[in-house]
Amino acid sequence: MEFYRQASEAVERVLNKQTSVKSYAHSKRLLALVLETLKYQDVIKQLVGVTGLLDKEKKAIKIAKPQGDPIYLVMVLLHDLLFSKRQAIEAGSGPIKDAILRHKTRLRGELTKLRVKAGVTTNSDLGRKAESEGELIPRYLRINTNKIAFIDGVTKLAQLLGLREDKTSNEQPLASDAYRVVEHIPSLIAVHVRLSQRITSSDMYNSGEVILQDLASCMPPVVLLNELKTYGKRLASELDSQSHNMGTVIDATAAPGNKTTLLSSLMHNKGKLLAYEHMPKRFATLEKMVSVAGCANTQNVLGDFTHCDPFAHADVTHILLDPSCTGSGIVNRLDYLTEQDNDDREAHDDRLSALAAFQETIIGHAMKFPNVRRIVYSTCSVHEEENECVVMNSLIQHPDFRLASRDSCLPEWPTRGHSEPFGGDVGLAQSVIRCSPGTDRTNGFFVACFERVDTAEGARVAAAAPAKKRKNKNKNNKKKSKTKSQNQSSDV
Ligand SMILES: C[S@@+](CC[C@H](N)C(=O)[O-])C[C@H]1O[C@@H](n2cnc3c(N)ncnc32)[C@H](O)[C@@H]1O
Repeated sequence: MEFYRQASEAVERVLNKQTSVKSYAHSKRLLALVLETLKYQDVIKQLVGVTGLLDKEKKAIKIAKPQGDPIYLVMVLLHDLLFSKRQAIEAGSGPIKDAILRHKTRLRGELTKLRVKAGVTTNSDLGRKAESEGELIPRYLRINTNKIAFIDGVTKLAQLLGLREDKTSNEQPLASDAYRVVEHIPSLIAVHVRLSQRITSSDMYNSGEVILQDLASCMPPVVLLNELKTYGKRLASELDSQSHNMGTVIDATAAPGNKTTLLSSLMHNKGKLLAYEHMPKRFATLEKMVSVAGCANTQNVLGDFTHCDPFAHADVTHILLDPSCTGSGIVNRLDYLTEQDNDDREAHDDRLSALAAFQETIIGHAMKFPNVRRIVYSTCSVHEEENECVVMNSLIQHPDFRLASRDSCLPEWPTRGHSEPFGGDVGLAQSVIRCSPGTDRTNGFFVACFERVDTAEGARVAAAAPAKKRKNKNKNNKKKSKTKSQNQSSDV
């Protein structure tokens, strides 16, 4: 039982954010049990609740005297009884093991009921991933208007999968026979995550008519091309880039190409879109995606965006920057648990600093383009260091740019930035977008939009900047002194 005691202690400490899985699970076997228990924690807790196990076995638990909260020992034991390959608690005895075995039949019966209710056939489908994705975060898919008109695409998909339209708001759970048109983002619909496989094996997916793309990931292109709003009930054909005096658009960090292909379709496949990617393998993926999505207005460039000469691109007016980041906003990644490791705190801070320094560098480079009017910066990170702090430092270093106001950055989106890194300036915080997996039914994400200010205003900001600059100086210098570590980053 000692093994289970160690595992339960690790689960308890990880869930209470006192440690990371990595630092506590000393062996591979222990690590596997802890991670698997965490994965199934929601189902296990449901089973404990529905069987009333803790109440019914109070006496046995008292005798066992577990060190921490007994629920954690019960959780790891239940994991092995119900979800391990052998579906058995390992050798050894103890009052809690005996107590659980007394409820074995009922537990298995309730587990079957949960599987039926969730419409899945195996226990592994009931893991935390399926639970949180299916019930909290739907699968978002974009009708690619480069290939098919939105209405035609939705009708075709609905027929293909036998879906009805659900007109309730995005906060409501979505049934597996329904789709919902997503507010805020043009051509985006949400379906139940269980439909993913049917979608990815369909002709519509393989031909590029539908693209799987998270809600948050669609935001940067929409904000960048705010002038070309196509959302609401307006038809895409009413608008075109010429009437907005729009020049070349750059996607500076493009692979695998989700945002590039959305930019292309928001531009109605017209004008000029340059997509940079510096990693050859990822560039190949980008090329494939752009080709399948039918982006006729897109030119892919294999190379480092920060090495291109801004003055050779006087036609560029809009730049999208979605650089490498920690990826801490991506849900369903068990490795987020390892980020709470106190022993690793220094490495974590170094990594954050290095990424933030690179993020500021790439923003600074984009700001050198002589005619750029709008620059959107985004990350799939929830860390202020990669988000508001990077934006604030960039504003201080480049007073000829300011944050575009909330009016042009998805104003209806409710979750906005943190004001503290902006020195308490609520206006600045309101200008930027945050997405929170818990409340917004999408991955953790951040979007900010810079716009060029006129020279006179830029000069005024520059004069006011030094005080703020001093405040951020230490942090800034620390970042600059670190080496870049993009290989430790998330490029999704
Ligand atoms: C977060 S991912 C971009 C995801 C992409 N925007 C999408 O939505 O599909 C960042 C990408 O930028 C690339 N990258 C990082 N630094 C770069 C640079 N200096 N120049 C060009 N590409 C870069 C990475 O290799 C990676 O493929």
